Amino acid sequence: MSTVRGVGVSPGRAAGPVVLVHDRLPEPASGPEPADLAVEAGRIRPAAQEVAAQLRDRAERASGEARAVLDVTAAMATDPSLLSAAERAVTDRRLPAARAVFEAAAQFAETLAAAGGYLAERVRDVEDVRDRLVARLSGVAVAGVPATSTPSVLVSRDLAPADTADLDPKMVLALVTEEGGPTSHTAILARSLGIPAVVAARGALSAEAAGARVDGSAGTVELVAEQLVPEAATRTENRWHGTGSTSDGHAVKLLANVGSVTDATAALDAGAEGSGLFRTEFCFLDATTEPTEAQQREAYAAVLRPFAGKPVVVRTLDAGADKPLPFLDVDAEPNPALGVRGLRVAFDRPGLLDRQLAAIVSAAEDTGADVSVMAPMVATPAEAAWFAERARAAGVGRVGVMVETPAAALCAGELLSEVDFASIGTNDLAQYTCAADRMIGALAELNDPWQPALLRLVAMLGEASRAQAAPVGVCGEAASDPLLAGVLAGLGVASLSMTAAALPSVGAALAEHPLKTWRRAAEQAVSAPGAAQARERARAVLDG
Ligand SMILES: C=C(OP(=O)(O)O)C(=O)O
Ligand SMILES: [Mg+2]
Repeated sequence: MSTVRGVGVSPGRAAGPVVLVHDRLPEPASGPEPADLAVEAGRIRPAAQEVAAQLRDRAERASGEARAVLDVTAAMATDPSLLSAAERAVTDRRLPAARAVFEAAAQFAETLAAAGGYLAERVRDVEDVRDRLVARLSGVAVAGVPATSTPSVLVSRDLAPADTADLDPKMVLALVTEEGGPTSHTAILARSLGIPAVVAARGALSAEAAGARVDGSAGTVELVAEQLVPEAATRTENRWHGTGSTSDGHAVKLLANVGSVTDATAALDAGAEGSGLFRTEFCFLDATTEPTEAQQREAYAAVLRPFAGKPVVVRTLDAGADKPLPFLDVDAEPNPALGVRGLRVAFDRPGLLDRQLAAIVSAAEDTGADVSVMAPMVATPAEAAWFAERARAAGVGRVGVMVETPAAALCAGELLSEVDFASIGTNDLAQYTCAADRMIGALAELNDPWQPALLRLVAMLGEASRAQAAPVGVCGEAASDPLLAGVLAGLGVASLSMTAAALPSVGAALAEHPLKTWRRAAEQAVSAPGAAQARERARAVLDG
């Protein structure tokens, strides 16, 4: 017997026989050169349409988060920039269509990976679309989850979100992946399906076990040589009626994080009350020169338009050496996470910030969305004041800052006296609190948002929010964990913004308990010795 540790992303214990999920088609060959390049390039769009239609068809038969994820994957299959890049690879580089798609997707995935955080975790979605397209263009079947006749524990390197969305919770007792992070679609879907899951469980595949006991709360997987009798976790049904509140009516706005029109549509379809984070840098990841004010106005208006009458928090460009925007010409740095990034980029380029603020104000007027604007990576109250002055001069009505550095959290009161609101970016706040690069899988546990040190900083912000009567929200991926979302509310957070797919399960979980129970769960979590224990203690309070 051996025990593998990973990160528990969907709570519950289950045991049963192991089914290994084998991955990936082999890389398509770069030859032979197609006889007719135009005909070969012309095969790509119809294949993409078929893949998208299949995914949409599955989306229609699914519900809730599974539906939202399948819709996003379907949209990705027909992404115009991906398809044009693949067509160009056929016509310019004389590659067969399957190889061209493979290479175009690799480039797309590289851009997302370089952007880091939530975007980097979308890489698996791109690879899934790539595999489906390559399989169709090569006339072979897509690899995936094998059909099983006994309820089993699935163990895989990583699982495509579209495959996860299709899992039958009656047949899948638990899910274990060697890769993947707590914010991947796979994790989000496992939570929504109520399937206990552990990600980043290195060594789970190579153990070649016949049975496994999985603890999705503690993040452990016990691998054994014998096939175990299936034991399922008890599950709760998701019920959410569209307005975020605890069971005793304490309102917590449930919002979606967006970066594109597709995200905006998915957000509203999933019932978001607005957006707590519009990542504007996503509009310009490929731009080689600074987009003009008019171009920015148009790009922002397209994302804001579906939110007419609803609140949207627009974040100014969050770029730096780890999230490169080619037009910014930021120097390479030895330690990009600690470098010139976020608002710091604007200190030397105030004109860049002013042009963006003007474009955001115009886009808000064009669309009727109720827009607030916040700055990323603020460290001091003086930086907050500098930003607030420029934003107000540009005509922004509500100005905020992100709290992503421990320095900002420690000066929460002073920070909030400069601005109207703050939004906690738990993805970065976690990495800076534990000094653990969020891009490094081996440090996933230190980046677990259940780390009590991180929760203590959130508690300080909750107190400052009450004292200053200025709302504090969370827009990091911590908000998408249904149990943690309630704990954050218990710590005094007024809004939670997350990936759209997580909204139904977060909404349902929040509404299961009154605020005083969430407060007790939060007290227990904050005083725990580690992340796993914080999660267990909070769960124990709720289980009564
Ligand atoms: C929301 C956040 O910003 P990003 O993930 O874009 O860095 C965060 O750091 O939590
Ligand atoms: Mg951040």
